[in-house]
Amino acid sequence: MTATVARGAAMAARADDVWKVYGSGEAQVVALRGVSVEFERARFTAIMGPSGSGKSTLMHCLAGLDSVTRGTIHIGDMTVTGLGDAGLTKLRRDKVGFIFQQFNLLPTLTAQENILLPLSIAGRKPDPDWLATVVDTVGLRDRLNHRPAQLSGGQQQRVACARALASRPEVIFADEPTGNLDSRSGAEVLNFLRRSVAEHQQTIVMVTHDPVAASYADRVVFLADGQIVSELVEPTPDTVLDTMKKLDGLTEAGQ
Ligand SMILES: Nc1ncnc2c1ncn2[C@@H]1O[C@H](COP(=O)(O)OP(=O)(O)OP(=O)(O)O)[C@@H](O)[C@H]1O
Repeated sequence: MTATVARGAAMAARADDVWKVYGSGEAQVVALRGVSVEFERARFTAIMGPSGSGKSTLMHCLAGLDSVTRGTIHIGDMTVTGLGDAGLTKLRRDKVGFIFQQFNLLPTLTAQENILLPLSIAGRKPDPDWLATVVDTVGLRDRLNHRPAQLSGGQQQRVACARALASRPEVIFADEPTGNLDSRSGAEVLNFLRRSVAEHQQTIVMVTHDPVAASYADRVVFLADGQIVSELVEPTPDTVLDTMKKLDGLTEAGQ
């Protein structure tokens, strides 16, 4: 199955017939088997699927963190496939933002310094108006001088969200961003991600195992055994859960 959106819509990211094979001989694992998927600008897409179905591999290939064995990746108007080290560094610096399950903040830096770090590394000056908007949207104004250890998990993840948004990247990739948070902090982070899509036209691609987290997205793409097997638009926790159950049934029947 090929997951597509309306023709002519502006694409923030695209995979065309992407294959990813790890290892060789008996140790060979085919993690992605001809995945074609498009991510429209200013939309929030969740990627779901059983453990080992290829979610992280797909996200890493899209973000230029891992190379593809075959096929093509685009981020905006940039062809990721075939980029050398310098091109990949530029892509990661200018076009993509990341949010990880473990927050990945630098412990010795304040919240503000963490938020500004990718821009400082890129030698770019922050846009003060945009930065103020981001800081206010994530509700961190009174925490900017705190270090990560002085912040709750939810606050640390909001710093990580602000860091990803600060450079206004083409796409933010979020890998289980609520995996380490209680449901209330998780909801805060998800609401914030939603607002960044609705109010600031950010594009977000999020890997999650959680049907409630996925229901914050505009669309859910389901992977099983390295292939896209289903898709939902305007998901609810119930429709996501139903689709997961059906896919579990199919996967078990196929084994
Ligand atoms: N570096 C690697 N070397 C070899 N095999 C790998 C490597 N990374 C992933 N794999 C394999 O590729 C397949 C897909 O892995 P991937 O991590 O993308 O799945 P996932 O859907 O993200 O799983 P999970 O939900 O458990 O995080 C798995 O069979 C995994 O063991």
